[in-house]
Amino acid sequence: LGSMSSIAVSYGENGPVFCALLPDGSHLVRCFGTDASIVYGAPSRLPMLGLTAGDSFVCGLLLDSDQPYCWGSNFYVKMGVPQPMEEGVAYSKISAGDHHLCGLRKAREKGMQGSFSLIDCWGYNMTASLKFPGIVTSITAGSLFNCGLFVPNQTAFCWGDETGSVIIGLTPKNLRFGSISAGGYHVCGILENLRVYCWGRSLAMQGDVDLVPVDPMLSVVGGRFHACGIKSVDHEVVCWGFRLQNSVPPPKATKLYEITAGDYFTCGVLADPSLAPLCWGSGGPWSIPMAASPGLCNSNPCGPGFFEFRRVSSPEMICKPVNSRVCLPCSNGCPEGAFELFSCNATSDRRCEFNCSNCFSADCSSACLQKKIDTQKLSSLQLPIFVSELVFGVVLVSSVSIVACLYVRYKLQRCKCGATESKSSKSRSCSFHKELVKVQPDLEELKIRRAQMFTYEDLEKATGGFSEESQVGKGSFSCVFKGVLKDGTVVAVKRAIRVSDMKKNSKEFHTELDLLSRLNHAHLLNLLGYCEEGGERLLVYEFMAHGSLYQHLHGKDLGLKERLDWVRRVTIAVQAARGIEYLHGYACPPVIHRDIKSSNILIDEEHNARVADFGLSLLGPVDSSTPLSELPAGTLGYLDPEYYRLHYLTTKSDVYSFGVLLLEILSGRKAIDMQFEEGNIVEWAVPLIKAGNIAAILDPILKPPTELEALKKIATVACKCVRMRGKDRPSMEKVTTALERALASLMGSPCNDQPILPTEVVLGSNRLHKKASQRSSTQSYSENDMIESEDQQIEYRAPSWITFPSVTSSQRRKSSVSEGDVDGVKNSEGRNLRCLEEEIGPASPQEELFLQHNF
Ligand SMILES: Nc1ncnc2c1ncn2[C@@H]1O[C@H](COP(=O)(O)OP(=O)(O)OP(=O)(O)O)[C@@H](O)[C@H]1O
Repeated sequence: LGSMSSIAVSYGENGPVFCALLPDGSHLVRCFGTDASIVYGAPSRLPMLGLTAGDSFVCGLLLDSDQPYCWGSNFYVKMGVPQPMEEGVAYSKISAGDHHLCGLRKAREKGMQGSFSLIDCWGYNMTASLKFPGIVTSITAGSLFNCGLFVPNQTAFCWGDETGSVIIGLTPKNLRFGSISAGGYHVCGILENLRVYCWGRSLAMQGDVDLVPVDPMLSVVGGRFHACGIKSVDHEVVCWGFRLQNSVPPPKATKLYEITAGDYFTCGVLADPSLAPLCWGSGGPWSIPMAASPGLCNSNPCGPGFFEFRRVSSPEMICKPVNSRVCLPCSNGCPEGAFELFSCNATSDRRCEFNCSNCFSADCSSACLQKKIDTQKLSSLQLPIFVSELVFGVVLVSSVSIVACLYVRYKLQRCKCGATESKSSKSRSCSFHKELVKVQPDLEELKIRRAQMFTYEDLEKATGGFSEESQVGKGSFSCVFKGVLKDGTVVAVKRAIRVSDMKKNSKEFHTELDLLSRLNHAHLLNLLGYCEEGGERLLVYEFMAHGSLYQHLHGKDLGLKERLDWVRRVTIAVQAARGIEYLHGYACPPVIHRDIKSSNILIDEEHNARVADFGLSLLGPVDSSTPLSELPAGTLGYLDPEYYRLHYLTTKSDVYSFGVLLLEILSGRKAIDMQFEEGNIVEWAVPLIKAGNIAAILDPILKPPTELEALKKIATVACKCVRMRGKDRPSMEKVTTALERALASLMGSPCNDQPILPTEVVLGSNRLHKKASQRSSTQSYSENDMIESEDQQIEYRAPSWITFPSVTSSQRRKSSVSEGDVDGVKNSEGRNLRCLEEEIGPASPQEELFLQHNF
């Protein structure tokens, strides 16, 4: 609601969110709140000029292109840049109502003639391009309407839905406004004499109603049925209109620079060096750990009555475009009993001070008392501050030196993977083992449950001194060796490469160690043990006799590829899908693998697939204050574009990678293979599959099966997995079911609905055990499904022994359970009654068009 600002708040059924531009010159946006689609969907790398928000969405005006860019989950305002009304237009202002967005075209843009202004709107009942006779300087949006201000006469005009608010009929024709701001069903504006004038319906509502204040105001904003303004005399905030019971009152004796309103709450930026946001009212996010820009960047010099804001505590400029600045309105007058110490000038607001020797008012007494306390505090704190600064300095210098010494010693070690790592190097690493222990997390803390601890010597012996002959593979951060333990167990030993980025290496090692020791599924690679000595980090796994799926599909040995017939390929796909499904749905908390690819699907002695390599897996955000801190990681060609571009990470990112894997299995092509004209497997295969030309994508090395229909179904599933938007992709549960059925039909099962489950693939997961046994029983499908959905609920509710900070894990969980998943759970009862094509329906033509446009 309201006008474009440096801060915006969204509201709606997913909860409130506060978004702000950072005050560091980056123009980047950060959001905090409970609506995961806004918090995680916020573009972390797109600089913006201003923000506006509505019901479950936020939009920003892109700094580089002057186009709006929206994100969130509003049905009518889609994610991305809205479809342009005309090619090449640019916008100077945007404003969002409940379910719509409007943009004021920049003057001198194409299509602007004479003294007309063009405003484009998108969303519920609003999509149109409108022409207004006159120059419009600003726009603001209410629930279902919009208003603007004409120059030079400063009169307001409104358009949109009249029924709810009577805004258009009540708009004052002769009043001149400095600025206006719309709320749910009303508009308030600041007149030339700084008094506020409001019109519309909501402020006349019955209930707890405050009258419009008479104080001169600098700015005003509107909520659903209330309005707030910043008083010109002291920058303090005052609110009026309807208040929900038990809502937090506006802050007292607190100066604010900028305010913005959601439906029943309002937020502002503190007028102190912290620039911290502050919210009041009902339901808002109250604790917002960031600094927010106090206003919009302006390319014109600050006019009379404004001062240029400069951040004293920080050298960074707030505005990136050259010669642009944040202009804030000067305060007006001084409180009673105070005198003007400095008047408002180009770079600072006017300052008032009370004459403490001659106090008459309560304000004066409290201000003078505060001043006295501050002075006393300062002098009494000076000595302890000096002493603690000294101590802190000494401690800091010594700890930095110790860490630097350790780091240099570590760097001096050889960065090598092979066997030639000499004993001396090992003993050297072990010699500072004790020192390292001090700075590394205690392994006990990692709650390792099952994995056995090995000594370096054990593993060195097992692998023949990490000999070249025993090396079976190499990844980005590790080399893998085949080894035989003392008891004869054949193992794979993964030895972390001793790289300079020890921190990253260590993080990946501990992630994998921590995860694998918690997970248990027949199609996940089992961790047997680990070793961490000095700089050495080793993981011990079951040995997978047939290597990776990548080696089979793309290795030099063509015979391997040929032997991987259609049934084997689809069985591997089903098994890998089950492993991932377990990670998403049954591991508690859910795990996002983040690096699903053919080299991470390993094949054991019985040709069963195991999902491996949890080095990049995520359980939840690293810390609640940086929900987007995880930069996209993974492997090119498999990386979910939504995650890559927007850092929006959910279980659907794995679904995307799995879709690429399915295409790889069907076609025998690599995810990215530049020897072909179209090197990207998704770009190449999806149009062919959509055109019904399945034969064109099948691996030419194998004869097409008689049951071509089964492969067609898998290809269709793959297409759905690689959809641009995560929420349009099926969940892994649905993918698994689809693949099971395709496998059944490929194997010539008489009943297509009855999945054939090779016995070895149902080990390891209770749910899968139950599912298989239930399906083989004489129960009807609907009964089975009810039991299955009960199983799911029970497993979801099962207590987890892993505890995470509740806010962050629930946020991550919320973000992971996207619409598709939720639907899947809701509809699970009737699921088998419909065929899969219905279950995973295509995106609507509208959405497809939108996606084509936006990506
Ligand atoms: N348990 C195992 N048994 C047999 N071979 C294995 C095992 N684990 C890994 N390998 C082999 O070692 C290779 C390297 O594995 P690793 O997990 O280190 O890296 P990656 O997944 O291929 O690459 P990256 O680390 O860059 O993602 C695998 O592709 C596989 O061929």
